[in-house]
Amino acid sequence: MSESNVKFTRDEALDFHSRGRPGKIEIIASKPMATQRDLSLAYSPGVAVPVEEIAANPAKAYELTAKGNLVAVISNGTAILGLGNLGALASKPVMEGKAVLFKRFADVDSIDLEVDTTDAQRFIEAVELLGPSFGGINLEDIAAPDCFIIEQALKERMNIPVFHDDQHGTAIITAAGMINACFLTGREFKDVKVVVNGAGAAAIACTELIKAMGVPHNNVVMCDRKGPLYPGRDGMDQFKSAHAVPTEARSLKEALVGADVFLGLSAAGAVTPDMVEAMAPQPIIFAMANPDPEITPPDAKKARPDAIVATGRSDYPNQVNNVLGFPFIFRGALDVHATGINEEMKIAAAHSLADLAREAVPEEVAAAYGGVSHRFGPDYIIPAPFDPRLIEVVPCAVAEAAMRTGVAQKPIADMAAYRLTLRARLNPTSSILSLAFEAARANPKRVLFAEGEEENVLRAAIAFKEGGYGTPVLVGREDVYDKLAELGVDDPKSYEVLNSRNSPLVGRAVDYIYAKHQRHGMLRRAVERMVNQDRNTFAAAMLAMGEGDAMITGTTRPFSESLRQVRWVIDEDDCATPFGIHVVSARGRTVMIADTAVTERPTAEQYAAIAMRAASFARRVGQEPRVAFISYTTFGNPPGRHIDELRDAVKLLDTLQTDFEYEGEMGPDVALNHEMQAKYYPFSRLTGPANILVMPGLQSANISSKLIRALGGDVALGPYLMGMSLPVQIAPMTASSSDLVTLAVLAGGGADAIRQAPERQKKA
Ligand SMILES: NC(=O)C1=CN([C@@H]2O[C@H](COP(=O)(O)OP(=O)(O)OC[C@H]3O[C@@H](n4cnc5c(N)ncnc54)[C@H](OP(=O)(O)O)[C@@H]3O)[C@@H](O)[C@H]2O)C=CC1
Ligand SMILES: CC(=O)C(=O)O
Ligand SMILES: [Mg+2]
Repeated sequence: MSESNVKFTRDEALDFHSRGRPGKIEIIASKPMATQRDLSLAYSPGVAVPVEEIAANPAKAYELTAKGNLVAVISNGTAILGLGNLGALASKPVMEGKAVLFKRFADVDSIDLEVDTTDAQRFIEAVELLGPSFGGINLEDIAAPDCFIIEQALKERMNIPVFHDDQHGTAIITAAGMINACFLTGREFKDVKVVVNGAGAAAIACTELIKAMGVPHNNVVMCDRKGPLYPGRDGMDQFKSAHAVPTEARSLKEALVGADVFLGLSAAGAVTPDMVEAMAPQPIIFAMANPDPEITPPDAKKARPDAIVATGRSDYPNQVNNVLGFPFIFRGALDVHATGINEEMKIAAAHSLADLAREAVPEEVAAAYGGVSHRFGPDYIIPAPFDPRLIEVVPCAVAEAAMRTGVAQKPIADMAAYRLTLRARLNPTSSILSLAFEAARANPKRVLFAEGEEENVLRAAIAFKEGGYGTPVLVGREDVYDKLAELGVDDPKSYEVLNSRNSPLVGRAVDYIYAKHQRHGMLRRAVERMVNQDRNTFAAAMLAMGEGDAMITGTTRPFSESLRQVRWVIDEDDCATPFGIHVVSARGRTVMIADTAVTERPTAEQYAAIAMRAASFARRVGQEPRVAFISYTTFGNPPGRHIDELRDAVKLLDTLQTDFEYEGEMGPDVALNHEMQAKYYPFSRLTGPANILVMPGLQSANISSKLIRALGGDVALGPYLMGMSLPVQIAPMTASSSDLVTLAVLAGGGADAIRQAPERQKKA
């Protein structure tokens, strides 16, 4: 692996893949399988009914099975990334990876299939026979020229979209990037001189698409390992010959002299700095070989500071990688039951991506990249994969193009409504975590680990540091260094340790706390004792004094005790009592539940403040907040006690300038079911199912989140503490070191969120 800003070892990559359940994929039932009746319906005899329906009307398979949302990622492993032909089995990690990216970015269910043959005809037959199972086929990492033959044959034989992603996905993203790079450098497609290195699947498809979009045939010089393709050259098959153009150049180096654009779809290191030096002013250099590019951005920029440089990797600016395309393109195609993915759909996708990059970057994307200038320009010509707008924009463009060109079997009547359903597909849990981790890498923070002598805390601190998420500051005694060494750290002294027995900061910590409590009956000696003996007190004082950006604790004592100690030193935010959010998911739905941690029975003001802060948290992670105040009563039915505070919270929010939806009181069944709201409570102001459930008290909030986990749901996060004036996170005592890393990352990110929170101005 080349040097970049994301570092991991081979062991870490292997551990990631082998940890827990090996691999990256599992299958989860979407229907209950609990009772005899469930089994009778799901399997024999109930299953016979949909069988007969589908036999009579094959289109029913889309209604009665998973087919319509299921894409197979199929490879024979003959061109795995830029690693070459390593065989079907070795391609499985990449194919599993694509399958999970389908799910992560566009909620497309996907399964990898590795077909063990290099015989194109056998491969075609194997895939063709699988057609009934899937809504689409994503061919992957199949080398040219077989990939062209295979894709063409399968398109002719199958009535579902067949899409070789290395060809068309790459071409779409490349075209989008090129549109914007040309725009920024004042070029037009009809004038640019392009050199393409590589004459395989990706290179040929990219070339064909940019030609279809206006680059003249003779302006593109394509090179393979032997150099430029020109008429009469030996070693060209029909696919290469189609792109042979008259040229004097006999090497890549010669071809690049004066070229405007370089498209690298070949292999690592194929381009040297002196080659790009000879390119035209403001050259456009897309070095897209994976995992390592033809030339690294630092080398390219050193040789040509005026260049716009892109790679296929996520750890440099301008990631031109098909991950930006395939999930969203298939989403749009599946949703209209497209029979195929045609040129118009590809071009629409490319334009939608190019246009999106020119729009203002949303807060959560900016946060994911350190809050720094993600503004359209040479280092941002294409949206980042974490951009939550992609799921709305690209599928709509693709679906519309499919309808326009007559390949949509199920046209969408209401595009605005469709757009709303798209956003709801994004799983907030993964958004929260991926955004937070990206943000931490881009903007590393100093995080105080208050329990720096505990083994799992030390493991977390090591992972935090090595992951590049920030600097752990360990609060503990001298033997912390020995413990770090025992855990395999080569240079324990590179870790910062704050010892409350001998740190020169102790005096200031005592002054700080004493000043706060001296008029509340506290003696200085008592404060000294607390600072010396209690790590939460000392760590919180360090945080308050700016020795760290955030703090994490919680593994050695109950949540409430840790919180009490922290609150003794750190103030609450001026507009809220602290509260906890759990992010829970079950059956593909994710909701945030609050307050799961602090106040047993909030007042109306506290409920309103919880709703406002939870809404801002949801926005921060890319979700449009819809808050429901939950009760056993729905709008007064049945009548009961303890609902006045909830009603008053709604009334209070009505008097404030809020910018999110809220409603209540209502039962969770109503809150989570928008059809029910519309049918029985048409006056409800929620425009969709609630995604933030403000519970009627700590008990119900805490019990619900635990119950969801106990019943097989997933508690991805929680309690996430909000409402403190400084970022403190208190882990559950059962937290693993991975949980602690996540919380530390979130705590660090919380530092920026607290500083920027717009609702700090609006007091509830
Ligand atoms: N960023 C992205 O989204 C994507 C990037 N890629 C990358 O593109 C590359 C090619 O993939 P793909 O098209 O699927 O593979 P193919 O096997 O179909 O094609 C590989 C092509 O690269 C050429 N090549 C290899 N080494 C060199 C070199 N040193 N100089 C010139 N040409 C060379 C081969 O030349 P010859 O014909 O002479 O053998 C061949 O034409 C890979 O690195 C892959 O990771 C692919 C898809 C998406
Ligand atoms: C990104 C991709 O598909 C490849 O490198 O093959
Ligand atoms: Mg690929």
